[in-house]
Amino acid sequence: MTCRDPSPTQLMEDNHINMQSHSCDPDRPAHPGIFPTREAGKSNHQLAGSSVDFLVSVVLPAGGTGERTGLQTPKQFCSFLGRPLISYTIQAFERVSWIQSIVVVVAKENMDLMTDIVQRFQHKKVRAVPGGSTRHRSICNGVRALGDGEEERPKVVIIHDAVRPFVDEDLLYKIAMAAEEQGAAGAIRPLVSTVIATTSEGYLDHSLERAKYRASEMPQGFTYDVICQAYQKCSESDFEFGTECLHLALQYCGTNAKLIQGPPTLWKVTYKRDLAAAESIIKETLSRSACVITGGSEQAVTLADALQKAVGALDMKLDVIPDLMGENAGYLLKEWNFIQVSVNRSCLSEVEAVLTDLQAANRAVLHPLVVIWVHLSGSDELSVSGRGVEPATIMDLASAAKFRNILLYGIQLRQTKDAERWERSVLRLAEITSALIRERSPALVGQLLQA
Ligand SMILES: Nc1ccn([C@@H]2O[C@H](COP(=O)(O)OP(=O)(O)OP(=O)(O)O)[C@@H](O)[C@H]2O)c(=O)n1
Ligand SMILES: O=C(CO)[C@H](O)[C@H](O)COP(=O)(O)O
Repeated sequence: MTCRDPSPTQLMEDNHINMQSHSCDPDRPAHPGIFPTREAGKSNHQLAGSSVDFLVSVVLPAGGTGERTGLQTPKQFCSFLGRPLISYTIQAFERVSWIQSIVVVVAKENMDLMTDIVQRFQHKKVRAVPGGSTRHRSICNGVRALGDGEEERPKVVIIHDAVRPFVDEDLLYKIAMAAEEQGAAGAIRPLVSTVIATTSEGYLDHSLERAKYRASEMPQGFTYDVICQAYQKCSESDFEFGTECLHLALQYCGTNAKLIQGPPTLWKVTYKRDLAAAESIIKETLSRSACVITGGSEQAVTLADALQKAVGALDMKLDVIPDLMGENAGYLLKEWNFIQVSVNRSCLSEVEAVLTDLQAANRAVLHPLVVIWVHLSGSDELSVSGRGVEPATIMDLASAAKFRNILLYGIQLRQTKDAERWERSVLRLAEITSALIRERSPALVGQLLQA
């Protein structure tokens, strides 16, 4: 185990992950815990026509060192778009209205870091408690803490590894309901490889019939009484070497867990490559849509419509609106990406107004927002740079916005009556726009690109 005592900022920053392209899994949740947080609720919450009328709390074990990643920073504190993995997992639970509280179990030396994360990302339902030397010891500490607090004891406890950030409400609901009814429930996945037993000399002893077995994943749910009893009765050997809470419930409480097949996105971040895959999923989820603001001008609307068609082919959805007033102000709360089209205007006042609105809406706490200023200049203008915006002006504006976690980029294109040229420009605009939104590169912030 690596010994470390880094500062919170070091932990958040010393693990920049080099992104390459990763294949996208079609079976992903709509949003990996990136919705705005709802207020904590207690009971009888509606979900898809059903209700949870008992108290549910969550334990997120996050006390490990992540040795298998080979990194200094424990994987739960590795940063994605400036935010640690643990915060994504917390948010996946926090946004579920029928979950009353979340206990995050962290190693003693990371308690300050965890407090810092809770404050910085404005988590509301969370409390941190110190972990133990093994995963079972950490989970046990978390479960005990649920009985210590001032809040009412939950009927059901959901346990979920802090390093599995992509869990959706539908599965949590199924696990909670089955746990309440059955005493224990857990998510499973089909095995991807056959499991074999080896002899002590390293030869094949026997192999298991793959179709009969499943991989046990998380989340798992238990009634509070079952999980407490399981940890009270289990042996030192279970605490030291055990890897399966469902097994403890069966062995020490006679409770047969109900098993529920979950989506492939339940996978656990274990190796370094899993961190890159997680970042890719997060970025992909944030770049599915954008909102184009036209200012109502006819040329801007024509360009926005053409852009809409072109990015549609690149698998991105665009909504076109004249401004962010009235009902359209709702976009400030739901969208992560904004494209402001300015026609024949060599000043940045329109995009400045968008930045001001976004700042007022306080949307960039969890993720960086992308704002792209598209400057459509007249065909008679000899040189865009000659009469257009000074590169330094947009760079200054972008630098100020970056402090507020808003990434501002600029793209210029020129109107032309040559249909073929125009089509090529729009296509380039679509490609640049989509690349900027997908990559969210801090290095390109403030650049004025040409389409
Ligand atoms: N003493 C421990 C060990 C693990 N965990 C948590 O249990 C989850 C799943 O464990 P694993 O993937 O094995 O994490 P690590 O133990 O950190 O990884 P490694 O085995 O590679 O060191 C992680 O969220 C981890 O932080 C914990 O709370 N306390
Ligand atoms: O899947 C699980 C439980 O069924 C756990 O996530 C898994 O056992 C964790 O094990 P390890 O800490 O060794 O990776």
